[in-house]
Amino acid sequence: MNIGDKDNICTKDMPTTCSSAMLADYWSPFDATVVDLLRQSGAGIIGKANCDEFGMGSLNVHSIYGPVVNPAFPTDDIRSAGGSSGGSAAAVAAGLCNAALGTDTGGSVRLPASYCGVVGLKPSYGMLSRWGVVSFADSLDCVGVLAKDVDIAHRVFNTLSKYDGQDSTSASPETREKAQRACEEHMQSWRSRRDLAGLRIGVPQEYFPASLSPASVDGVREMLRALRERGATLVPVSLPNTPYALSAYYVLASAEASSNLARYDGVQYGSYIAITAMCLHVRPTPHQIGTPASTYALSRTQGFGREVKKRILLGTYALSADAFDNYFLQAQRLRNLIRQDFRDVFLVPDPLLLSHSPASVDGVHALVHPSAVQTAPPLPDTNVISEGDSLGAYVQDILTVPASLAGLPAVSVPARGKNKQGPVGVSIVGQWGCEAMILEIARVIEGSVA
Ligand SMILES: NC(=O)C[C@H](N)C(=O)O
Repeated sequence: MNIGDKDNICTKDMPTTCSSAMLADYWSPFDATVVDLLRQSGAGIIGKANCDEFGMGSLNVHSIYGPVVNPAFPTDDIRSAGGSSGGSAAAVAAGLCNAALGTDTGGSVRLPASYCGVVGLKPSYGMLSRWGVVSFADSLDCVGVLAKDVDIAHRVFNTLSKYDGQDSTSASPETREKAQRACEEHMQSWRSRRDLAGLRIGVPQEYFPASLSPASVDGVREMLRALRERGATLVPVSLPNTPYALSAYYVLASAEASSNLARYDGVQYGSYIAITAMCLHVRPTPHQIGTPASTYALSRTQGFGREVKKRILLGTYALSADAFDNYFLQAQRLRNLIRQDFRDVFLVPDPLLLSHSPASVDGVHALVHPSAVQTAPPLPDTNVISEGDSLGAYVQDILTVPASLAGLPAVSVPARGKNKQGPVGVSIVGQWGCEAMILEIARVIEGSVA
């Protein structure tokens, strides 16, 4: 199988630049565990895919290589491929590969999948190894899979879903087993039949904001109809803390990014000379080299792009003594409430808790909601990205960040309807470790709408 690799997942035979001037000349001495597992399975890594710098962005416009154009649209209608794994989604949509690796911190696999009309799986947090994946926000980062169809996504996931002792956040074999048992027990009620009778699907009311485009509403409606026709029971549910998820995400992700990216000083990490030569087209003068502090300042000023620098500043502030209680701690509290919202509606118990009484009989096996509030927007002019564009980009993640904060698996599947606005994705979210369940539902939906 031919597989593309996002440019923040290390390969020893190709550069890993994170689409950043800071790592423009970086070649890893080793393969990431996920790349290694793919190669061992006989897959060929066909190349590295463009992305937003260090995974920060929703439109794949923040990259030293320029933006990614969405191949699902005609050439006279230039649209964003979504971000940050836009290159991976576009490569699959354009038929360059059967699948591609991406990373998803707050929606970076599901959003581009939705915009480009491909399948995008963000596994449970800790399910796929992150050894050799360049860190953005460690408590949220997941390796994900973009694929032509659900079956390929599932096969790639099965190849990669292994405990890795080199990654301290990799879920233990015991936790995996516990989750698998709970999930299979619940699937038995409906999987043995050809239809989905017995499956309870939650439709969360908070995932239908006023800003939802008519195309997205139609896409979800179509999927829900397909599920009902197959015998599933649709249950309206509420996840009341959803409206706070986006703010909590951007505080936490930026705080972790500011800490993670502190290592790029142009001396130990990141190449000062390469950055200077690339950006200024000159060799640095002895004066520029100056003190260690001026070396760090020059490297970081020139090596990072605008969006990354913005997040470092925001995150550093959120972690400062003045702001810590009001921003960082509050965001952590919200994250706990958001996690609890999901626990309250799922029938499958949370395997990460020692004891957890799952939702009563009116709970649900999985949730279905639109992946994005709109279809792929026109590509903004990267030379004149305004603050408004930047906030607009953050809002693209509004429906994907809750599952990220809760560490839950979610898969975005294309809804039918080659409408003029382009592809629409619909997401299925399950309890931690229930990838098999959400992929099984996705397969049925895919079959129904094909
Ligand atoms: N990395 C991600 O999941 C993308 C998210 N839009 C962000 O900029 O943080």
